Amino acid sequence: MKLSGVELRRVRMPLVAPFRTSFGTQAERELLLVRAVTPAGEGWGECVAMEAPLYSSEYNDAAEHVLRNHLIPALLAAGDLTAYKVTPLLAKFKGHRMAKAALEMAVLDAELRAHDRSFAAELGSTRDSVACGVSVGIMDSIPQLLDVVGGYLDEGYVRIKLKIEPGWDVEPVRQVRERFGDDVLLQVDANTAYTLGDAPLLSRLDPFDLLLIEQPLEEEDVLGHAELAKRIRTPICLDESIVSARAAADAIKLGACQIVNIKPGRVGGYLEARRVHDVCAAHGVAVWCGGMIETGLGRAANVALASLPGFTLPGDTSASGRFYRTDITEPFVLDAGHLPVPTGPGLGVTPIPDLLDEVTTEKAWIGS
Ligand SMILES: O=C(O)CCC(=O)N[C@@H](C(=O)O)c1ccccc1
Repeated sequence: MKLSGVELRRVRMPLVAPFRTSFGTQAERELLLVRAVTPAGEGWGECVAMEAPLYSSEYNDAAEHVLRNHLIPALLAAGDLTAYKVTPLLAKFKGHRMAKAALEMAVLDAELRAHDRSFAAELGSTRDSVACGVSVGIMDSIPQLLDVVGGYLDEGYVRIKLKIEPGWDVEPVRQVRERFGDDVLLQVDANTAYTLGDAPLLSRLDPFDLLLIEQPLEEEDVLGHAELAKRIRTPICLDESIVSARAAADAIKLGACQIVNIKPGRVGGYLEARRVHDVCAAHGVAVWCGGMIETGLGRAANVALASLPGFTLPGDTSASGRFYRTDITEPFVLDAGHLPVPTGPGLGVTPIPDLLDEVTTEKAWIGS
């Protein structure tokens, strides 16, 4: 199919509560949406970059600039286009995986809608719903944390992920275990906040039977994670370090991780995300779907991805209401701790025009 043009939208959505991680606190989600227009119809993509390069080197202004000036022009010049051609066509441009992922997602959505085929069918889904975990930020106090965790358990979430950082790690985990018991599926996410020298501290998490500790060390310290894995019992899961299927294969071979968090934006798209899934499955490594506080568009695609067979751990595929009072699509609502896998063509959801316009801060059209 021919790409007629692409609309870029900057969107700002308030969060229901500030979300604090080891790299900062967010009170709203500012993101970039991509609408690919073709003669056969249109498709939507969501860029998961943040407003500032705090999680990764990407950020919204850079993503918009590289899309507008390099990535979209390359696809406009390509003539006949399919989603599977996007990554090869953009390979000459280094990095910018989240920007590339958003563009590929929009082209894939347009293509699948035109063929009346869902993301789930295309990716290889084997389930019609997925078990959902929830990510809990760093709180001002332990009592506040316990209230929030209790609320999510009451809502039915099947797994709790606690953000940790030096000074907020062992004690919050201990108190959650004491209050809610040993049966709650519990894991922690450090977002690179520790060093190998913290191994003795991190080994104090071992008695709490955590599912995993996510990305304790910095993104590029793969060998450090392999060394840490010899010093703590809690399984190590990597997030920021896994930027491709190749990176996953290398990290697994080096013993740097026993579990992988797959985020399509971080690895360059949903097609590469499936390759990461396949590589991990080939090594017997469990995966789960990470979240980047997506709107219902990215959430729909993530739930489809999370329904592949290797996704054996609950992901950060929470309900829309975890972060947003009003989503820009029909909201995803938890049902007995699960979300249904969208079955409609493409993403299976579309933005509700009035709601999207309310949160749009700027628009740009690139194309004929
Ligand atoms: O459930 C969600 O969508 C958020 C899950 C979550 O904690 N995401 C974190 C992370 O470090 O993984 C994050 C959010 C936004 C941006 C970067 C990272």
